[in-house]
Amino acid sequence: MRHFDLCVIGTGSGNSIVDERFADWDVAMLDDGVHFGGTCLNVGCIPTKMFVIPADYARAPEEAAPLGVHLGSPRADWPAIRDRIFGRIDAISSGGESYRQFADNVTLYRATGRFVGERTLEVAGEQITADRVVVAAGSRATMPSIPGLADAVAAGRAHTSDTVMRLDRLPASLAIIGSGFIAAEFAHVFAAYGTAVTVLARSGTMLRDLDEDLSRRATRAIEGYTDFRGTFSTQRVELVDGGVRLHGSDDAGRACSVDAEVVLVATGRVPNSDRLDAERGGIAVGPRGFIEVDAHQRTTAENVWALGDVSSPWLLKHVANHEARVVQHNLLHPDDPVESNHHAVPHAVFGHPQIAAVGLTEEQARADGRDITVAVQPYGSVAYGWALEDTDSVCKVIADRQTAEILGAHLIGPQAATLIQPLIQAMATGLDARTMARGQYWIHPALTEVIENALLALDLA
Ligand SMILES: Cc1cc2nc3c(=O)[nH]c(=O)nc-3n(C[C@H](O)[C@H](O)[C@H](O)COP(=O)(O)OP(=O)(O)OC[C@H]3O[C@@H](n4cnc5c(N)ncnc54)[C@H](O)[C@@H]3O)c2cc1C
Ligand SMILES: NC(=O)c1ccc[n+]([C@@H]2O[C@H](COP(=O)([O-])OP(=O)(O)OC[C@H]3O[C@@H](n4cnc5c(N)ncnc54)[C@H](O)[C@@H]3O)[C@@H](O)[C@H]2O)c1
Repeated sequence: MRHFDLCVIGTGSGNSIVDERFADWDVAMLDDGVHFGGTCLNVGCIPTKMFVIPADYARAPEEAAPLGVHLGSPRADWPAIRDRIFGRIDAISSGGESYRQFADNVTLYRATGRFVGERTLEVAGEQITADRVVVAAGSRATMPSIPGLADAVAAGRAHTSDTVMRLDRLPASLAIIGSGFIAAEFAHVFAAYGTAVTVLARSGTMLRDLDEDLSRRATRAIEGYTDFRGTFSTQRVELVDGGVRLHGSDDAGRACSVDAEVVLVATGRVPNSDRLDAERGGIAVGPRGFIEVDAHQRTTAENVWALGDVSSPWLLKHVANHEARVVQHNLLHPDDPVESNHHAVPHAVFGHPQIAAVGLTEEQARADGRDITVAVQPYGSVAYGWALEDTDSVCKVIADRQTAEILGAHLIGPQAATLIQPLIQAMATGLDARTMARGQYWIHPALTEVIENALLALDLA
């Protein structure tokens, strides 16, 4: 039985832990993914955003026309876009893999690891033990048990985000099951490239966990460029000539169906704790499958840490990165451990329009019973928004009326993911709304003036 100083399961955020400070540690690194480097690099944040940028360009004619610029009809060259993106990504992934394969202090196992005891794993037919274990095994896409769906997957007609970006050709039509993050981003990409997209939601809205105001606006926007079915519950998938037929029912129980060349299943992700036999390693797992960790990212098993999607309900890369830095510190400095900071965790949806949010929604703030003040500032109320001829985008800020503490911020519109950063910074550092608004210069006439004006519009005591 081989023994290591450290075993890291998962080469997404887990890979970043092992830097030059671990040069004299004997490290085992395990990953059973098709590509080395985890979700974000290979099938997540990075390729999706590389598909989003060309989609944003493809929308230029519709955005330029109201400004008096008439551009030609865009044509998305799917094979060229796909091959450019994966030409870069696959090279980074295989470069990272070779680096670990040839490192003197790392033994890379490209296989599934399963706990068989405390800090003892079975991998590739071998048992290994380690003084310390880091579980960074991520999450995977769910596949609902809808009759016929597995056949559609086998026939190459149904995909998850893992495979849809490598399609041979751009489908003429795409049905998306789900109305969350992945649905929003891929609806934008495929619709902008020229695919006829149908979005099958069950709850009546897009992105229902957002602040209700933003969720409503996002739904209205997506209705403008997809066939949005608000209450379509898929009950059966049938393979038909040239694609699939989704049989379902609406909220009144009426039968309905949708035909598409390809289906994208975007129904959420589940943590990979079950693929590890975590409990056999003495690691407690919560009811939704997330490994339980304390503020230091320690699991219930001694000298076993967990981070990222396998233990964090946020399912966001910036959270996984933060937790990986915490674990790295705590491995190197066991006598001076640090805690994770999950205050003011933001997220962004890179769809059309872009959305970004941090902190409480208006509904959550009201449910907390706080005395709040809310400002909804249209982009179109500031000079840059006039220049954009923007009529739909807003910045919403929620603050405590008495203390001026910023409790939440929600933006929908161009550059929302970038514009929100000063509000994230204010919440993270405790800068109040009044000081934020008047304690600094705001470049005129930049789009950030919409944030300044939202802060000034708050009805503070
Ligand atoms: C389409 C898509 C778009 C996304 N876009 C964004 C975005 O824009 N911004 C954002 O913040 N987040 C985004 N995310 C979420 C983000 O990708 C994840 O939160 C992040 O990658 C999780 O990192 P991780 O290190 O926890 O896990 P991962 O990167 O998933 O790494 C886990 C690795 O462990 C391996 N593994 C699992 N079990 C075992 C085992 N038993 N043995 C060996 N290996 C195992 C897996 O194969 C995998 O390679 C997106 C996700 C998807 C799917
Ligand atoms: N920009 C980003 O940060 C980004 C982008 C993509 C994904 N992600 C991460 O990946 C995770 C997964 O994304 P996602 O869009 O798959 O999940 P999600 O949780 O955002 O949305 C899942 C959707 O599927 C629906 N659904 C669930 N079960 C269903 C079923 N059986 N039939 C029909 N609909 C069903 C839900 O109602 C919801 O609309 C997200 O939680 C997010 O954290 C982040």
